[in-house]
Amino acid sequence: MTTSQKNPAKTDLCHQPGLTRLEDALRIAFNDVAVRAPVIEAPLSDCYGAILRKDIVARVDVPSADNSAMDGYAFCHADLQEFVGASDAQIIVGGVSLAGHPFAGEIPRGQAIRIATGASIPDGADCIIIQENITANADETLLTIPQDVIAKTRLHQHIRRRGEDVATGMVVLPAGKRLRPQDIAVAAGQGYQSLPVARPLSVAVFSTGDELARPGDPLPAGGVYDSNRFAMIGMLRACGCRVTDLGLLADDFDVLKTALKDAAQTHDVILTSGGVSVGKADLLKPVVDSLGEIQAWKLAIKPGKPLMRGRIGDCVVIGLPGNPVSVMVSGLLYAVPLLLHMMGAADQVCAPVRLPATAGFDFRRGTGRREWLRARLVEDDGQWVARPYHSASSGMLSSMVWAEGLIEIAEDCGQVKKGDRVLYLPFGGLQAF
Ligand SMILES: Nc1nc2c(c(=O)[nH]1)N[C@H]1C(S)=C(S)[C@@H](COP(=O)(O)OP(=O)(O)OC[C@H]3O[C@@H](n4cnc5c(N)ncnc54)[C@H](O)[C@@H]3O)O[C@H]1N2
Ligand code: MOO
Repeated sequence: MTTSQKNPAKTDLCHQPGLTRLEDALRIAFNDVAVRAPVIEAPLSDCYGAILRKDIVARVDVPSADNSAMDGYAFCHADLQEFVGASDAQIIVGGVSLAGHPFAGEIPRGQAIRIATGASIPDGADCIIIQENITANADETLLTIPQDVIAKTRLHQHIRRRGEDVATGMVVLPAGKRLRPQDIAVAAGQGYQSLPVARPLSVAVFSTGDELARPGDPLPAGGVYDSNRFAMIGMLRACGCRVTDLGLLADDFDVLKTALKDAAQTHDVILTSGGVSVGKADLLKPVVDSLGEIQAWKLAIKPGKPLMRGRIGDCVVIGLPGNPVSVMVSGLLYAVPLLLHMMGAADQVCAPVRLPATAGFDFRRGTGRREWLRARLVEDDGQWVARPYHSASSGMLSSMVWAEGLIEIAEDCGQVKKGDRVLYLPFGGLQAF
């Protein structure tokens, strides 16, 4: 019995019988498919976009000592109060503290220390006045400070306290995070030279379909250039996988069987486009069935319904439907989250960003599948309004070029009216752009 049979999809009035809801399909897939990618220790410069696999604990306080947030002069706040009076204060400069060259010793009583941004606060000093609010003589040995500036100076003003950014021992980066420039920077700020990340998954990619031609080859009458492979390769690279491009395969059982069998031996995942529906030439399912097992087929999603998942030995096979928009939408919302999961990403990293927006359109449809319309968000009279492309056809790749995100329509929603609240998924929140 396969796991998908052990975990039958819920059937309710909100989606079509025989089709699995996206959440259920992903939950089942996350259960079926273990975290796969081994942990490697990679130099920081190779970690952008990688999945962190262990908590990273702070080794040092940041800042490592109290330091100045501004260029100016350091004072002892209590000493400054002694200059409160009728006329401007005259205060001697008793030394200098620069970043990397701290003032040695304690601030002399009643005096100031010239201080640069990032320089350590001298012992006994506890506030900074910025240089713009002070007049210094030519050789910067004597300061004139207006009374109103003294009156306004607060204890600890412009002082960054030791450990206020990062305190030793705290988790600065949790395991499961997808590493962005700021994450790598914080690790560098802790003195780490390398991080424990997931080894990129190796993914073999190919397109199927006798009507397809390679870009660069002549296009036969009624033919179609293979665009899906390039969408898949781009999404895979953007989510941190290592891709083997196996090109185009004919709609032929033996050709497909040989190619899948070989690829399964040397890859973590095989990602394909086309040949997963119910037509005569839709051979991917029988081929995977003959080499391993089919674990999922048909989701309650539009576009992308005939998506298939199976396995050949330890290799996960994801068959995306051939329509060019279906390849991208089901790739972004099912394949990419599963691949990130296999590299150890936390569940919230795998989930798309969903933003509330105002519908700028009227729409009617049959219920049962969750649907995504290619869309843009525009600001209109102070509101973020989501506008869909003029066609919902899953064959029109130009809609993906026009769009900057997707409008999500829930399974049970049969009508959207202008002004309704809808969910908008910006492409930037889908982990594969
Ligand atoms: N009787 C039914 N027919 C179809 C159903 C169904 O449930 N019952 N589902 C439809 C849906 S939804 C989709 S999506 C497609 C998916 O079918 P396949 O995965 O088998 O895809 P193909 O038939 O091979 O191709 C569909 C379409 O996309 C074009 N294509 C395919 N590969 C590429 C490529 N690499 N680059 C560019 N374009 C590609 C292909 O020429 C077809 O036009 O099935 C529906 N049918
Ligand atoms: O689900 Mo198909 O992917 O609607 O075109």
